[in-house]
Amino acid sequence: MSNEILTPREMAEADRLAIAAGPFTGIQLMRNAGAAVAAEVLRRWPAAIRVHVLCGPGNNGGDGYVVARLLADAGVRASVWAEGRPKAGSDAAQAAAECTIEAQPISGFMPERGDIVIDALYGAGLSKPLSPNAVSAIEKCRDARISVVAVDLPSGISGETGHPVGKEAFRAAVTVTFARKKPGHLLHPGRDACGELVVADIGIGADTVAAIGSKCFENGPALWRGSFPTPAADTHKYRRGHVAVFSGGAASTGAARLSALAAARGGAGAVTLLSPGNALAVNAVHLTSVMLRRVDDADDARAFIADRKPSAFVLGPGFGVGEALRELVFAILETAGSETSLVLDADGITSFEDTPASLFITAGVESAATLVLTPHVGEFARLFPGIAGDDALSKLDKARQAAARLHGVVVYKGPDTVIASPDGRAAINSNGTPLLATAGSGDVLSGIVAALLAQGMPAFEAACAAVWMHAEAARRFGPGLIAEDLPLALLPVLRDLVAEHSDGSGGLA
Ligand SMILES: NC(=O)C1=CN([C@@H]2O[C@H](COP(=O)(O)OP(=O)(O)OC[C@H]3O[C@@H](n4cnc5c(N)ncnc54)[C@H](OP(=O)(O)O)[C@@H]3O)[C@@H](O)[C@H]2O)[C@@H](O)CC1
Ligand SMILES: Nc1ncnc2c1ncn2[C@@H]1O[C@H](COP(=O)(O)OP(=O)(O)O)[C@@H](O)[C@H]1O
Ligand SMILES: [K+]
Repeated sequence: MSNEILTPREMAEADRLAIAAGPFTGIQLMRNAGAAVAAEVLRRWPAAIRVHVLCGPGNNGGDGYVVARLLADAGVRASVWAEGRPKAGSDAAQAAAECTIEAQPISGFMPERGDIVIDALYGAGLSKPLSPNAVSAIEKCRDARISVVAVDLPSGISGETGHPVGKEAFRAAVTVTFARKKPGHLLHPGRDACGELVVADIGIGADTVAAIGSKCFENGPALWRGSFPTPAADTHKYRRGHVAVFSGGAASTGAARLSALAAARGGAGAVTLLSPGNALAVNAVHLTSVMLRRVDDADDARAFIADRKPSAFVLGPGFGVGEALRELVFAILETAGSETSLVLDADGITSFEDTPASLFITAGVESAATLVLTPHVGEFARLFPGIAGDDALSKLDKARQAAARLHGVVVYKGPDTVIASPDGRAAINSNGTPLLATAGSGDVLSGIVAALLAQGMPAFEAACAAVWMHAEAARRFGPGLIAEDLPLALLPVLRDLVAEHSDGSGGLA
């Protein structure tokens, strides 16, 4: 697999292992890295006349010296502006020695419109806010609207968290990183700062990366295609999975219906909307293939579970916050059985704001139904205030810690949704689109997750697949999308996934 995400520390370890295993030495890996960046520059700007290379004191700067040398060899007017000098005897010092362009102090750097700038100041080793000279270089690039190519990472951005380490960071048109993506390339605001992201192979093999044992992945079909459900020829509707969605009261039923419809489009064989008596009529008017049953309280829910044995539940969208919801959660977790799953969303999350431990303890019981929580940033902070408020943690770390505490899968939503499992695995989603920022789209997501769970997909994979399909559907539908469109917009996405599953062509990335 090439979808592993490595933290900067893991990447440094991969560098070390690769150098130990050979055939490349450190300076050769650095030359490969610099060559990849230079090739990208020449491919994109074949007529580039003047390129400024900003070189820091570490290996990132080392890559920069290689780029400058190769561009000059290709006939480009390349100049080098250095902040600090590489340590004597280091690979970067050797790269600098091989570059015959005289390095000038970065304070004199003054780009002009049309120039290209290579940012090789700091990458994985960024350890403090950028110096005033580096900040001034950023401002000069911004003022002259320079196209910046970042080496490994835009300087100023943490590869671990995607946050700026100080106040300023470069904004690149293109970032060329090496071997594998880092969290900071996919987590905001790092993702925006990177511009287009290119991952270059510099000779660090898949075996070396595998030896690192990263449990973090970029989300995509490669991660879950092996467990994506397809109906067997002799299946029947209940064997395909039965999803039950709880509706709110008469004035707030739409969210649950959106979720129910998404569960049906997501492949559940049967979907039942569980409605309080006061909303039965309004729900009945709007439902056709989705079944309807009256459920007013936890006793009714237990009777429904005993009677119909649904395989997955959605609780929270439009339901209303409070004790009634909490009682339903306990009824499901305690009586539906460990083969079933509960997707807890929206009000389902907020209802535990004052008593999160009661949810965590109940979810941790071995016989409990599997729990998948789908918070947006506000809901996340309500349930996990300590984790949410720890600015040193990345979104990835936050989701992982929350999943461990919850004993369930956490889908921490947003433009860079992170899916985390209590077993430590995590995925960062990268096909999100702001078109999804429309009321009700989260309700649709919870229905898709439930559909995949009901069809027997393991919880982490189901959550990852649902997040990817949801975003893919929105992208393919395009502008004008509202939540009602999403269930139908899943069709082309599903068609491709199923075709790929049956012919094994691996057509989707
Ligand atoms: N290893 C390999 O084989 C390969 C590695 N590769 C390349 O190596 C890069 C990682 O290199 P790296 O570890 O040397 O870190 P790098 O980002 O250059 O910075 C470290 C230096 O900067 C300094 N410093 C940090 N922040 C600062 C600040 N704000 N202001 C001022 N100074 C600051 C820091 O000082 P210190 O923290 O020690 O005080 C230290 O001196 C990686 O991104 C990739 O491009 C590729 O060539 C492929 C092969
Ligand atoms: N800017 C964005 N880019 C990508 N995805 C987004 C963006 N804003 C929201 N989303 C996605 O849209 C969905 C919104 O869910 P949620 O906030 O629960 O909305 P609602 O409660 O209205 O259904 C989530 O899947 C979230 O990841
Ligand atoms: K950089």
